[in-house]
Amino acid sequence: MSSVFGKPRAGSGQQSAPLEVNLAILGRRGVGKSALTVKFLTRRFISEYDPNLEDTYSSEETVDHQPVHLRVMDTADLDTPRNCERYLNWAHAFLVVYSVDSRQSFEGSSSYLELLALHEKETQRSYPALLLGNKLDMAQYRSLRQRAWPWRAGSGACFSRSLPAWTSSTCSTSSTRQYGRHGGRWRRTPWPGPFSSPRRGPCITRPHSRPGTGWPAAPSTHFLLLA
Ligand SMILES: Nc1nc2c(ncn2[C@@H]2O[C@H](COP(=O)(O)OP(=O)(O)OP(=O)(O)O)[C@@H](O)[C@H]2O)c(=O)[nH]1
Repeated sequence: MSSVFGKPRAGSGQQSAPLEVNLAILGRRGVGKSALTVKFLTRRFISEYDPNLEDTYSSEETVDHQPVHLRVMDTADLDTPRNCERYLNWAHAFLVVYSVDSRQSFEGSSSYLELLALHEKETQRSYPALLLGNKLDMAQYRSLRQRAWPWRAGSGACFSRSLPAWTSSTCSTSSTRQYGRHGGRWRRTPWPGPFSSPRRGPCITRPHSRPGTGWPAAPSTHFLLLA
């Protein structure tokens, strides 16, 4: 028996057995969760798909030379988290998405982050989570006030857990930026970041694990990049 992102998994004694990782993509309607999922699966931006479909997709990936069986749940909540147990009890990690051209979607992401914080409290576990601002190609439609969000948010509930945050564009390939925490303050670091790869598949790093659990010391030590 060994642990996969902190959850016990049987029969993983063999070196070749892939890690199994369940990732739930959360966020308000229209932020681009389905587009991100489709792009991750097909490596392309596809504008026509069923946006209301909530489904789970599988992908075999190689991360740090290790096979990973990744399952991605593209959730379809309305404007607030609903029937959350379906993904809370299933996922090992969470990607909370907002759209950089929608202040409402950014503010809505805090309800998901609060939900995850409550979930961690109730289960006495910590879960890797990442906040991702999508539609970076629409950044010109931000208001001046909106441009200050990532820094404003640094002192707010959204980032109270040292949550790693990224911005991306699903429909272009070159505009991904990392908002990393440096010396207790948030600042933008340019892409390519430390986890860049030509293919931009999911990058999962585990620099610090709690001894014996395979679980990270802090949520910010896990990064998953799908865009
Ligand atoms: N400009 C731009 N449009 C995007 C991007 N990503 C997604 N979209 C568009 O945004 C719209 C909503 O995308 P979806 O992927 O359906 O969003 P969703 O979060 O899955 O929405 P629900 O399924 O309703 O929860 C679609 O018209 C997409 O084509 C992006 O990076 N840039």
